Amino acid sequence: KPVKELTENQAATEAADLRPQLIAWGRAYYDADAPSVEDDVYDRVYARLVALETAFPNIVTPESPTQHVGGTTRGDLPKVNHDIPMLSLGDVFSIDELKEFDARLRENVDEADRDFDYNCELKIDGLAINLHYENGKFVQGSTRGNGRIGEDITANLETLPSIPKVLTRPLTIDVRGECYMPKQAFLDLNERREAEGKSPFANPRNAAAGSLRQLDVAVTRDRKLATFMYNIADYDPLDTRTQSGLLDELAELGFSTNPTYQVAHDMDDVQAYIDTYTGKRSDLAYGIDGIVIKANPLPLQRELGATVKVPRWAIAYKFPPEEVQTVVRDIEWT
Ligand SMILES: NC(=O)c1c(N)nc(OC2CCCC2)nc1O[C@@H]1CCC[C@@H]1O
Repeated sequence: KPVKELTENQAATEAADLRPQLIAWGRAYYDADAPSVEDDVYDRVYARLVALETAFPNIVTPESPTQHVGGTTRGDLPKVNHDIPMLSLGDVFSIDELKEFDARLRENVDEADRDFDYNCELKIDGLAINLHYENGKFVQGSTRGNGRIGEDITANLETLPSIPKVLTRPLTIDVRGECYMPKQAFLDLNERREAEGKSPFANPRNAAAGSLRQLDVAVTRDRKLATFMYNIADYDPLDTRTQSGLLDELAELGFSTNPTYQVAHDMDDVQAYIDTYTGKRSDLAYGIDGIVIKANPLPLQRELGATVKVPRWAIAYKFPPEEVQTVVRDIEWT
């Protein structure tokens, strides 16, 4: 039933049913790198809980998954504190919802800044990482974890050719992005695992997570992991003042960035970008599960800030999950 037709009691009851399910699913997703449900099922149930709690704020409980950035860390790897939290993203599942996001966001921006551009980026289906540099030298790498505390995977990340050891400028910065396993590397790995009598990874994201969160660095080294970096914890040390310019500057510093980003002046441009990459999705060498649109001016991002777990200035438009079938279809079953 639509949320607005519910009484607060009905909403509270439905929300109380959804929370334990999401918590159980969330734990499987983050701790075992083996989700027990497809992402889109988790995302839809989570979106329903958010809708119920948004309509009836009194029903929110402290342990509700909406009050915590998903994910806990794994016992054996050392912990790393993220001074500036690593956020996740709000999700929408239709162009209409995307347009609602755009309209609401522009209402919350001062008249003078209201006609800002978006930057459109592919949503890489990998594992979010943080790379810490001191005076331009790579000193620590970590997973997002629950957003505030992640795991130290420095030694693992040092084996990735795409991660610069030394930057082109002696900056002290925290750069964030996605570590992913290319589709072909995923298929080859699963064929090898089946030949060795091991269980295959369900999808490239689980394979990347399982390959990265390793105590044995040699395992990571031969897994052909790659990265696309897309964010910085504090942009003051850089020259650029836009998201699109940030991606250019990260590339100049030596990072691997995804070249498909595009500035959009309005939602028609965003729709065109979504249509283009919905068509190209199965041809890409890496998995994507949607599109991310972000307010392009960095000062506006800072001004809008974030809620407990997601930025107000960005949203993820999620594709329906056809990717998994494509990858499975390509595997030789003979
Ligand atoms: N997966 C991605 O390709 C991606 C992206 N292109 N851009 C962002 O922007 C961040 C910046 C602040 C909050 C979201 N996040 C991404 O993925 C996030 C990381 C953690 C959860 C999402 O997967």
